[in-house]
Amino acid sequence: MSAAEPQTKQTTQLTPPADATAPVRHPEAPAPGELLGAHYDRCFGCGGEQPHGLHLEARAGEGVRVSAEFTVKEAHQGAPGLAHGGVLATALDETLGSLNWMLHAIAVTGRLETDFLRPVPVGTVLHLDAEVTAVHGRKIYSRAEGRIGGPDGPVAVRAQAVFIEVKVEHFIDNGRPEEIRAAMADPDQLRRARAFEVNP
Ligand SMILES: CCCCCCCC/C=C\CCCCCCCC(=O)SCCNC(=O)CCNC(=O)[C@H](O)C(C)(C)COP(=O)(O)OP(=O)(O)OC[C@H]1O[C@@H](n2cnc3c(N)ncnc32)[C@H](O)[C@@H]1OP(=O)(O)O
Repeated sequence: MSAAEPQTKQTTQLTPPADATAPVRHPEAPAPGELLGAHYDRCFGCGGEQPHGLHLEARAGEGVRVSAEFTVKEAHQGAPGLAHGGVLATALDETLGSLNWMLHAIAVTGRLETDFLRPVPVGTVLHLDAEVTAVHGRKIYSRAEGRIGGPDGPVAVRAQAVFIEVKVEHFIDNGRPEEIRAAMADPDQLRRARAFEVNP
């Protein structure tokens, strides 16, 4: 970034403002323990139909929380035998994104800050936990962590994020037309999009 480039106010905005409110679990949110499934079956993070993807599986938690598991595979390496940091950030991003199911809101990542605390070898199961901490207008504040060696093992990665609520038109207006056409022709996809959009 050049010195002349203006700093946007977003660069420091991971802390909720004083008038932010506590998140509210949607009354029709999936029950704790329920598998959330993919929000889009071609998604790089969670899609079962995406051969190159992470195939991350998330489950509803209590309150506005989710848990997820991701197994680091050979295709996810950065250094020999170790997970690529960007892939780990993707796993955190996807887990945080799946909090949408608990709020029945469609939100996209605005800001994601990641700490990498321990190397994560190929073959590791990353145990992820995420929660919404606050809501302010369209801004959804959240945090996540990923543990290795079991759900109670040491924290290897963690993140803080701000997601921004959007309408379904965000995707329809911006996505490549061929994928949008296919998604709109798929009744299951439309049902999932509606389930996210309807607020109490
Ligand atoms: C039937 C067909 C369709 C099917 C649909 C399928 C359903 C899918 C369901 C669920 C999908 C979930 C997918 C999860 C996947 C995992 C998560 C990802 O990886 S998402 C991809 C990466 N993220 C992006 O691509 C965002 C790109 N950015 C944008 O598009 C815009 O910048 C956007 C929408 C984020 C904001 O733009 P604005 O014009 O709408 O809104 P402004 O006015 O700029 O911001 C609103 C508020 O948010 C704050 N804000 C905006 N950006 C921020 C930032 N980076 N950090 C902090 N705050 C930010 C602003 O300061 C403002 O706050 P103040 O209301 O003034 O208090």
